[in-house]
Amino acid sequence: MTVLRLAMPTPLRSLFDYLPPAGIELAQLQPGQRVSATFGHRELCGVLVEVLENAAPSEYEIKAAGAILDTSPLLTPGLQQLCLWAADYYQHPIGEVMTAAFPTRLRKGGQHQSLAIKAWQLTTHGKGLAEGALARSPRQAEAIAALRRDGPTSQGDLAGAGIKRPALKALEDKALVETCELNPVPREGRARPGLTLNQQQSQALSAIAAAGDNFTCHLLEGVTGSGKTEVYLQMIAACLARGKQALVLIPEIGLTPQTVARFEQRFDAELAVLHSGLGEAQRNRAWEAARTGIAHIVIGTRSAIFTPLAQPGLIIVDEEHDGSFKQQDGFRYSARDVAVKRGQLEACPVVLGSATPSLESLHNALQGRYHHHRLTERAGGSKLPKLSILDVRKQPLQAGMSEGLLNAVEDTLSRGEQSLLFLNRRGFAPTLQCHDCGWIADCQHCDARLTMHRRQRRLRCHHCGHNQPIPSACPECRSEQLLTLGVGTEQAEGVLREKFPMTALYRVDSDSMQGRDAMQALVDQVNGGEPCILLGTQMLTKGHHFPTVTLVGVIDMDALLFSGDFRGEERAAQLLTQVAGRAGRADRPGQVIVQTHHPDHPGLQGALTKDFHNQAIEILADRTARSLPPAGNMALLRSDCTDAAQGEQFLRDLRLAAQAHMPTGVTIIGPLPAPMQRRAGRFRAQMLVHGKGRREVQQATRRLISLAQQQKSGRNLNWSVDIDPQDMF
Ligand SMILES: Nc1ncnc2c1ncn2[C@@H]1O[C@H](COP(=O)(O)OP(=O)(O)OP(=O)(O)O)[C@@H](O)[C@H]1O
Ligand SMILES: [Zn+2]
Repeated sequence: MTVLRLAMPTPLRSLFDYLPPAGIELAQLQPGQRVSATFGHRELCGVLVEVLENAAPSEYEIKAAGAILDTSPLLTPGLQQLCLWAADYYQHPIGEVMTAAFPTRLRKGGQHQSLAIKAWQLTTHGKGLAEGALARSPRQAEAIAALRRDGPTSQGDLAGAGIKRPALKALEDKALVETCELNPVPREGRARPGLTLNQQQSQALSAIAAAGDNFTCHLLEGVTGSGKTEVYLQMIAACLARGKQALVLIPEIGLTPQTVARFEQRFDAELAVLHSGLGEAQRNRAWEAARTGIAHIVIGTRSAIFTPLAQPGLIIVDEEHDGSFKQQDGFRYSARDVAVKRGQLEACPVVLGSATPSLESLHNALQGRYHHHRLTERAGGSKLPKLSILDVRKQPLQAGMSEGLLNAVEDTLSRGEQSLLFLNRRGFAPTLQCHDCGWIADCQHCDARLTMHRRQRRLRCHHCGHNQPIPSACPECRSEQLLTLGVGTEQAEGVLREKFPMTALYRVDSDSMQGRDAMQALVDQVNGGEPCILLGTQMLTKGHHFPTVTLVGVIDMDALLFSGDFRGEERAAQLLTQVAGRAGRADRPGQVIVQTHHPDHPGLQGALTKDFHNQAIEILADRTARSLPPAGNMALLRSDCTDAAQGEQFLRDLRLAAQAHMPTGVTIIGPLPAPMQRRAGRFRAQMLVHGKGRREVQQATRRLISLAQQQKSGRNLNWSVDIDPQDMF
């Protein structure tokens, strides 16, 4: 008998067998089609993974599927394989992985809409119409003549030629014309001329071009402003010339409107842009354009890595070190790592680019697994900025800023230039405390303090979203002596406005940058070139090109220096390099001032004496010595539930049950409470699987998952698996 093996959108880690729907022939079935089927008591939309033609009869009753929803598969074979791989590698339920590859509407079983446009054509009767038959209706005669001349024509084109709907409607009533659909014809994508590349850029370009239509993986490590984007643009031009599509992943589209604009300017081609801000119809259209090959270039954030492509020819991951490429909940995948696998499965080159590559990618490049191309100088002749440390110990500070820093801002402004001040904390102050009794405003749902937002007059939890009014007196002792501790962007903004009342000041954080076009408006204003001050969080560090910024100030470096995570040092070096890299990108030289209470901190001294590459090599040596990623491998099992003890007990039971079957070389650490144990009212615990070899860690994790599925203590709690975890929180 014939059995359909379906991936169903359920949290169960298996495929499910169904009989073909009644009346369906074998020839109509193809993997990648969506199929509706009853699951439990619900009708779900699954994806056909395999057709088993001569399956042995099962001892269980197999139900028939409801309907085949697509006449041909919507997922390309390459993408189906990619999903299967990802479900296996990340040990995540296959149904959830497969359905993640579709836009929401299709995921829910909605009808597939093609890009075909509504058009009109002559009916047989219309074709046979005698000349002069419509002499008394000149508009209708004109419409007939146009359709006779041009064949089926879109409604838009007809309207453009002055042929209006009423004439067409009248002809339709006479059965002389009828509506039809026109599929868009892929046009040729072209690049406009680019810049003349320097030697390092052209070496990188030709090495990647030499790969042609084969899988190779390249790390393009180029200092900030070295012209990596120019290399991408020219690689894409070559890809389009081969008649192939390029997929470009970038961290956050809303934050870097300039990137998309640069692509639009360079190419005379169809661009499909995919990001979370799109409406459903726009998303469907972009997805469909990518899938059918109408779009030459697909630009998107993390989830765009699962967009089907008709003719994949190149995959680029820009700012490949960026944390946003890792999905932190549900299906926890790394879009960067999935991109490399996709290149392998679909035989196309993959380019990972960054000024501050992740140690994972650097390790692969140094081991010879990736081709390594370095751009060590800024393009266009500007120099990398000079870094200096400002020791703020014993110095008076205003909203965290020393006199030295404020003077430097003033000097910069008086030269007609712009300053960028980086403070990675939004709100007014991260802590509110009672001066008389020591009470601290904590979140009632999390192990976290509430951040004071003065303008909104609220205390907010940045972890669960809880918020409440700012109390006028201490809830414990009724004292009115409430003090804020620490500084956020809102507070620094106040001081800067007072100091520089005549200067434009832009605060850039997730509170101030609401709405889709906020960042674009900011970029336009800043690039007007007037002297100004930019003050903001991480949002300001990502890939922006502000040519008139010459001073970068890091207000609180100490917040970056001390981190409990083993990746803390790497992240601090990346962030500092990226923010510093915003200075002096055009003809005027840049300087970077880093405020700290710990001027001798090795991480900071490293940044002064070495470039990111050499710092990274040192950090890598340390990781290797400790068998930490990328030299070792990790998986994290997490539990969360409303009872603190229950989660830990579940993990402990699991560990006990698994102990005897662990592959050699794998250690289990924990269970331990998560660094933030209580979040949004739930208690979180975790257990780390650590080992040198990837295969052993995978195997151990697989074992733990299968035990977890049987474990009684796991029934009333949530547990999840994170392969290659990025954050230990
Ligand atoms: N070959 C070249 N000749 C002249 N100017 C160039 C060349 N390549 C790039 N540039 C210019 O140098 C500037 C920085 O380039 P680009 O933004 O591509 O750098 P990047 O490496 O992507 O930067 P970052 O990683 O800091 O975001 C841009 O203004 C770009 O137009
Ligand atoms: Zn909270």
